[in-house]
Order: sequence, then structure tokens, then C-alpha cells
Amino acid sequence: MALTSELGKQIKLKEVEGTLLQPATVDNWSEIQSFEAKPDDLLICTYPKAGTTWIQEIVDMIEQNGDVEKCQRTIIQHRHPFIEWARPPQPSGVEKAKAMPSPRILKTHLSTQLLPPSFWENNCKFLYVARNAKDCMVSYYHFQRMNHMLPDPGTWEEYFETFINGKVVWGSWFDHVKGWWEMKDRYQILFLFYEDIKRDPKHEIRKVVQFMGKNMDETVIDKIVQETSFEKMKENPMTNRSTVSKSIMDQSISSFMRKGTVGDWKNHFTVAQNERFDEIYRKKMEGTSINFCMEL
Ligand SMILES: Nc1ncnc2c1ncn2[C@@H]1O[C@H](COP(=O)(O)OS(=O)(=O)O)[C@@H](OP(=O)(O)O)[C@H]1O
Repeated sequence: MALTSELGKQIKLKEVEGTLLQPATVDNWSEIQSFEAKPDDLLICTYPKAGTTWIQEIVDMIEQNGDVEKCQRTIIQHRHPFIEWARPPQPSGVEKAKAMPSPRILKTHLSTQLLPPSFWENNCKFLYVARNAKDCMVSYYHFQRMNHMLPDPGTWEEYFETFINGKVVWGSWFDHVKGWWEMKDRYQILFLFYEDIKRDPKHEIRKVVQFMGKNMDETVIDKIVQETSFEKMKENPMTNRSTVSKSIMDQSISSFMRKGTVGDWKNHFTVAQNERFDEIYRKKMEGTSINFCMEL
């Protein structure tokens, strides 16, 4: 599938089992699939734009016992190896993970079907964050506008179709969320919602602390709540992607830390799109018990 980016560059996505992925990821697929997970790995799993960077910063703050300076050691993209990431000649996500001492904290956007099997075989811990589909769509649309490594999203109307048909990198939101939701009682999965973290960060951060097997003073948890707020992370060069070259992410088009709210979809969806989306959602999510909060 070839699409043209805003720079006029051809972005040729490739597919694995019907899921669109970045070409370098697909070219590296056998290395990714044979990745050897270890029983003490913690894998952060998300659909793109669901709050990956946010949960990464929360997890790192917990791991560093609330020490802000330690969390400033490097940009967030370098702290947790991104399993399926590849951009030769730079070391791949798999290579970075292999070089990391245990216990490792890793990251993926892969669906349950595409995850390297050794994660299941080793009964690793998974931390999944889900965000409601409408806000994910809006966030992904603006991200594709500014990210020159991804196809140009076209108009909002065009992107609406692309997204509901799952023709975006990492595939269908519906399949991703359903897949991980169905796995949650069979494996060690802490399943969190972006909207819950937004509403009551302290409550959700406590769950993560417990899941990671840590003990933490209330004052440290309070500090983590403050340091991982949208406002702080938007100003933090270690989390806001300001170090990424403009030729890759042009933040004059749209910020990486864009709005960080629940319900921005209302500023984008027309009444007709909303009705159509709700109908599609009902069909695609039929039989699942998952429930999303759409506004706070
Ligand atoms: N601290 C905090 N609080 C609330 N919201 C936050 C926070 N950090 C990141 N964000 C918002 O998350 C969106 C980016 O998602 P991801 O980090 O998953 O993006 S990526 O897939 O890794 O590219 C993107 O959402 P939108 O603002 O709706 O576009 C970010 O603004």
C-alpha cells in the first residue's frame, strides 16, 4: 500500500496478517517474532495514541522511586525498548531489548495476534492502556498530519473511513482492544483506561505501583501524579518529542502533546459521523463487556 506524505514522499506500508505496519518492521519480522522474552519482563502495550508516553513516564517514575533527575537520564523513546521498532542502520528495538539488563521494561503497539509468542510462553506481566476509539482517532489523525514517517491522513472525512476500516499502522483499534481485553483474565494483565487515569491519576497510579510489586509512600505517589500531568509532560523535553527532528515530526503542524483531554472527538465528529461510528462500534464490539467513558 503506497500513500503520499505531506512532504510528497511515498510512504509504502507493508502488511502482516492483514495488519499494516511500517516497512522496516515487516522487513525485520522474523527477528521480532523470535524475540526471547524473559519471565521478569514487563511489557507496556497500547494501541497508538492511547497514552503510551504517559504510562511510560508513570512506570519509569515508579521504577525510579519518584526521582525526577533519574527520569531525565534520556528521552522517553530510549528508556523502554520498542520491540517492533526498526530504522536501519540504527539498532532495532529487539537489539536494544537484548542489550538491556533485567528486569526489563519494554514497549509495543502490537495486537495480541502479532505479539512474539515468547511473551505468552514466559507468562510476562503486561500493562495495557486503552483509550476510547473516538479520541484515539482524533489524536492519530493529528499525529499523521505532523509525522512524516506516516502516510498523509488526507481530510478528516477521508481519515474517518481509513480509521474505521483499520487501514492505519498497527491495524484496527477494534481488533486491538478486543484482543487484549479477551486476554486479560488469562494472563498477568493490568488493563487500564486513559480516561480513568485522567479522572483519578492517583488511584490508577497506585494500581500500577502494586502491579509492579513496589511499596511507595503517599508523598512519592503525589509527586508522580504532579510530574506526569499533561502540563508538566508537555513542557518536559524528555517526554514532549521536542528533540525529534522537524523532518520527522513537524510540531508546528500539531504538537505531540496536543491536548491531552477526554472528549476532543466532539470538536471533530459531525452528528452524522457520530451516529455512523456508534453503529459500527456496536457491530464490531458486539459480545465484549468492555465499557469506555467518552467524556469527563
Ligand atoms: N500526561 C498526559 N496526560 C494526558 N494525556 C497525555 C499525557 N501525555 C501524553 N498524552 C496524550 O497522549 C496522546 C499521545 O499518545 P501516545 O503517547 O500513545 O502516542 S504514541 O502512540 O506513542 O505516538 C496525545 O493525545 P492528544 O493530545 O489527544 O493528541 C497526548 O497529548
